Amino acid sequence: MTEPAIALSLRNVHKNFGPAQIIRDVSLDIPAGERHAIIGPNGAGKSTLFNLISGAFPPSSGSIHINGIRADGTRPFQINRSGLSRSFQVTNIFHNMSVYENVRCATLWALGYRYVFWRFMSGLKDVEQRTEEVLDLIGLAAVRDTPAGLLSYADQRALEIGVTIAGDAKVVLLDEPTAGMSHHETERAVALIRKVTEGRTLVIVEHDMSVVFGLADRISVLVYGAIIASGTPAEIRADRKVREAYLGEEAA
Ligand SMILES: Nc1ncnc2c1ncn2[C@@H]1O[C@H](COP(=O)(O)OP(=O)(O)OP(=O)(O)O)[C@@H](O)[C@H]1O
Repeated sequence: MTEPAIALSLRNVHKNFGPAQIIRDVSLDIPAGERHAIIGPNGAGKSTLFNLISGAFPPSSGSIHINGIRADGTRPFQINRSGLSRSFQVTNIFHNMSVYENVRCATLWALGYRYVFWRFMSGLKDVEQRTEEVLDLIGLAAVRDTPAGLLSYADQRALEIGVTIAGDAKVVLLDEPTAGMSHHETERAVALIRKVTEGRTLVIVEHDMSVVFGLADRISVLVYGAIIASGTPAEIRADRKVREAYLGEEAA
């Protein structure tokens, strides 16, 4: 049997801010199609790791490959073009624009239509089609004309996921997609994430352990900027170092 391709590969990645070592020698291979969660205590460096992968800033040393292409040292939009898209902890949608316009705008950007005046764009069939697909996928077609700012918080997060996957990226990074949600909203969000990442590679940072253990094929545990364990949910649950450092007895 052939090994699955590696969608995301980090080799000996370090990130220092001044004298502070925030990411310490992280190496990680995530196969294509895997759902991978990164967990760890507050301040462990999870968002920093996301920022390195998505090109917000370069690593101090080490290398990052996305779909086999060297990504460190390139700009976020170039990384986006190599097939990686990310969401942010704080919602990143345009509140005054309708749900439809938010998705359409993300689709336009992702399909390469840039700096073209809005009113000239009505005839772009590929954009229309992808926008409709995404609206259906995220279950917001019925509220397409609603300004995004008037949606419930959970629907805003669903819209954000739609905006993230509008360009059909094969590698999707989601930063705390269920933060601030009720139990019911979280269940809905997990079902949505499962659906929209079908056939893609997902890397998710998440604090809710029921989400992590329910969704992830593999989990990496980051503590003080270093990965102390990587494995299946069962392996992570059974790992003594992880229990001591992070999960506590509740996960035992
Ligand atoms: N641009 C920056 N300059 C200096 N220090 C930073 C910068 N970004 C992050 N840090 C520091 O890096 C450390 C890790 O922060 P980071 O936000 O990556 O952690 P986290 O694991 O995502 O935390 P949380 O779970 O609370 O979101 C923190 O001590 C933070 O203060």
